[in-house]
Amino acid sequence: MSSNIEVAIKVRPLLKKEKEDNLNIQWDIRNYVVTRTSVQSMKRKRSEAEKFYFDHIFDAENTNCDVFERIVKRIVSSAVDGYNGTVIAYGQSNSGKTHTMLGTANDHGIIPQSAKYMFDLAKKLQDRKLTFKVSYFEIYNNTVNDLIDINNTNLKLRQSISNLVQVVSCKEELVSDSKSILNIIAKGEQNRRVRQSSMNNRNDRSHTVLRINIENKDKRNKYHLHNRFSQLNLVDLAGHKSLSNYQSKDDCHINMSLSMLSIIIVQLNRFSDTEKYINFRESKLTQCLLPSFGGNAQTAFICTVSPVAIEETQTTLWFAFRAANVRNKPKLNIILFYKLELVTKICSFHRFLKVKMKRLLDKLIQIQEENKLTCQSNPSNCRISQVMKIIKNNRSKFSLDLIVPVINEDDVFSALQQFKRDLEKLHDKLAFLADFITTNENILSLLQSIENDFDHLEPKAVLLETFIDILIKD
Ligand SMILES: Nc1ncnc2c1ncn2[C@@H]1O[C@H](COP(=O)(O)OP(=O)(O)OP(=O)(O)O)[C@@H](O)[C@H]1O
Repeated sequence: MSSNIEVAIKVRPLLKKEKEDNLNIQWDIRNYVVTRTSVQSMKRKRSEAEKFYFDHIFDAENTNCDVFERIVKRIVSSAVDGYNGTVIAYGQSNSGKTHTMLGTANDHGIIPQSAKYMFDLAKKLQDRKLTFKVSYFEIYNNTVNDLIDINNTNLKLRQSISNLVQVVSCKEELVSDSKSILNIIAKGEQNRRVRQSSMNNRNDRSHTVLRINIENKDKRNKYHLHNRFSQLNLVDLAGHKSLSNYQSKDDCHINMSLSMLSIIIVQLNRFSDTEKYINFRESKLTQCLLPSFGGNAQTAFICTVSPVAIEETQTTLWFAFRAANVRNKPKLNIILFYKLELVTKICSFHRFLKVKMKRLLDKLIQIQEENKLTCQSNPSNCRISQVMKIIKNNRSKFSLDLIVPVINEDDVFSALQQFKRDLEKLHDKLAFLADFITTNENILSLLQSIENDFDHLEPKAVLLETFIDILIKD
């Protein structure tokens, strides 16, 4: 399964000051098109650079709820199901990113709506136990700082075996309702302000990432086979500053990390899968969000624009246009540990069955050959019949109905042949499984069916083993 990164344009309404200053609206929004409206541009030949097509455009009349329903809800729902998800607010300074992510009392943002929806979903999933752990951090001057623990700064990034990028030692809080997530954000924002006032020249602009690690366990499954682990990132990027508005070194860092993001989007567009070499490590922002671009996450950019800005809005629209062409490959994240544990168990059981089956069949064939004549002349002397007698006299001990009601020699053979066929099918599935074990794809349904076979064959194997022992001893 592969899907394009979802991109939405969100145009904010004019601010009070902008209305008072009688600023001109520079962009016309109609259906799926954003077009330059300024007089200047009308005089020039309208070029493609001034006309942008998008699948999702939200105008000043739309609310955060509209954005959530159309773009974000699906990503949150998939994250709860076990797919990684990322939602990023991108745009110039003052274009409405924070308004989109956090919102107001009357227009709840993407974060509070996602948090509420996540717990609503969790309540409905009776068979599953969901655990949510939240971290909140910022990327400031290309360093990663914890926003929950104010003393935890300059954190390292590490790629995990499941290709997620972890922020080493970043504090994580276990949460059981949406209110706790909002409290974490409030605390984080307060810490950000404290850091700001304690550092000379630090401005309030940093990229913030709310990361929710979701563990989704199957309450009924003894092998934890259906456990999944996913990560949902809700990102509020710092705004791009035009060169003329540079105020400090911080602005330079912000622009550098945003430029890296743009470069990566361009590279992902330009190169084919085989040619692709993209250096995500150049900036902490791109490194941290690595699986979200061209990786295994479902990703959406909400690109916020101001209707009165020309150059900045155009930059954002170009970015959005390129991002919309990047393809990701979302896939289900089954927890590797449980998966390997189960496969090891099944494989060793399979080896055990194969050895036992071979011994049993060889012995039966040998006995059958040796006794052919004896059996024909005197059936009661037949070795297999003798063994059958022993087994029948110990019916309760062997719980014979587990194989088939064994009455005579033919039944033993047909039961064994059936068992052999079942075993061969299991063998095929195991070989198939070996191919998939490294790729993690389609593995869930295969493991489910193997687990069923496993449960089905295990008691039969125990019984057959007893049967073999009697045959061999005799
Ligand atoms: N949809 C909207 N409806 C009403 N007001 C909005 C809307 N979007 C943004 N605003 C207002 O626009 C101003 C700028 O918004 P916001 O702070 O979210 O921008 P930003 O892109 O996060 O800026 P920065 O990058 O500087 O942090 C705020 O006063 C906000 O209340």
